[in-house]
Amino acid sequence: MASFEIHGGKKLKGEVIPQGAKNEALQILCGVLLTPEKVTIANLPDIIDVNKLINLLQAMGVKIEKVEKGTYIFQAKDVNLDYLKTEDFKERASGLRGSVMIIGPLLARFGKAFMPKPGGDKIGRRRLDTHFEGLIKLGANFNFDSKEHFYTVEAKKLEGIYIHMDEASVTGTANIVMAAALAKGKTTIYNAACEPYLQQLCTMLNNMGAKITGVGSNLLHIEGVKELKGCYHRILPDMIEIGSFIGLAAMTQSEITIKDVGYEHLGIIPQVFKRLGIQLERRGDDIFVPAQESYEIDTFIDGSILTVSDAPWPGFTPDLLSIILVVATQAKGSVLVHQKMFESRLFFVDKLIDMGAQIILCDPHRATVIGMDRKTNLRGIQMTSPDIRAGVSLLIAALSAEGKSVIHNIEQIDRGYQDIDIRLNNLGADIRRV
Ligand SMILES: CC(=O)N[C@H]1[C@@H](OP(=O)(O)OP(=O)(O)OC[C@H]2O[C@@H](n3ccc(=O)[nH]c3=O)[C@H](O)[C@@H]2O)O[C@H](CO)[C@@H](O)[C@@H]1O
Ligand SMILES: C=C(OP(=O)(O)O)C(=O)O
Repeated sequence: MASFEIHGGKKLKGEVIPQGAKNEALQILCGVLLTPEKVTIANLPDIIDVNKLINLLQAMGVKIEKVEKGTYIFQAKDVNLDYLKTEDFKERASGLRGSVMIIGPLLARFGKAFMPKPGGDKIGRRRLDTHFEGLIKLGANFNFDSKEHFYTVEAKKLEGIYIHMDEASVTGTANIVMAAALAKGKTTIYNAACEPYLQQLCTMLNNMGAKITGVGSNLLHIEGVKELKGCYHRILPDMIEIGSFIGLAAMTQSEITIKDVGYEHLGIIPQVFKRLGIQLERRGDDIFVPAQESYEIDTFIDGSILTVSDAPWPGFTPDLLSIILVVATQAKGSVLVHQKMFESRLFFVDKLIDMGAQIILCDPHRATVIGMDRKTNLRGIQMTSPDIRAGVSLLIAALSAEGKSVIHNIEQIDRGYQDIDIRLNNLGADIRRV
């Protein structure tokens, strides 16, 4: 288990380029299974989760060629279906959450798919019902081996149908869209997730010959086609990393320019950081965050305490709430952070409280942060990163804190943030990997 040793209290300065988006990359990589032709993907981030999925695809028989850093050609001509029953498959597929999206493409193209309990963050219950309910509606037979925690779906053919998803699951929508793209006839998906990465997946599928309309809305129409062909696809900048950099700049009083952010895909994210009082300026496709002495949290119009909560897109992404929470600890004013989707994602606040932050964990979903307006600095401590976004939040806290902090279990951070120590050290941070 590797750790970061951080000497905090340094102001950072400079430009940073966001990596390609982790959660888009995971969808797009699964999509290569839909065609025997070559698919070129650019701007893939070099992070643990993406590399695990690339290795899984390779173990399944997908031919992979690296063109240059971040660009790979994938060809799923000969997929080894027998491999899907092996222990090696179970081990690799359960190593990340994103692998769950191989189910839709495998079912559509080969008539069967298997999945062990997927990995990913331990942030509460993460059910897959929505995925399988959709696939069953398309005509799949479903089996769950509860002893082995192993899911199986099989179908001789899939047929388009109307599906009203019980929740706007991101990976669930991706699975159902990919299966429906090769089903016979028309599928309608209502209450579909519609975040930018799903829009990107639909765009990629359309470039492969799929017929998907309604992209960007929660009502998707998919006219099934017989086969899909190869394409070129470029991954968007990672909006969660961009939000993390905005939070980092504010918290450490740093002047940072985040380059080429793909601003039009950021939705409500800049607005939410602005409500915390953080100044940020759009400069072309860059975001400039000036060094700020202090920032004051807005209230609601009637003067009551602001709430920041998550919601399916176009609402605020749950993956940035931990960052909002940590940044609020040094703001002027108070905010209620309400994590509606996941029930175990706020427990990391204990560590922030140990560092001196003023937070009341009201219940597993809600925490009230009373900003300290820099009257007192956080102090460095030893801590362990419980999940990817908490990990980065703790890193931000440590960079702003007085003295030395040590964060253990940084694999959690590395699974989603490429060379984060090197990139932040280039801006003047003092992070050592030990
Ligand atoms: C690999 C990947 O892409 N992971 C992302 C994906 O996970 P993932 O696709 O697993 O998450 P889902 O969208 O399925 O749902 C996340 C959680 O939110 C709940 N839920 C979801 C929709 C809804 O309308 N109401 C509701 O309460 C679900 O019950 C679940 O507990 O989307 C999540 C929600 O944006 C992100 O946190 C994850 O980073
Ligand atoms: C929860 C996340 O990832 P995963 O779904 O891969 O666990 C995340 O990216 O914040």
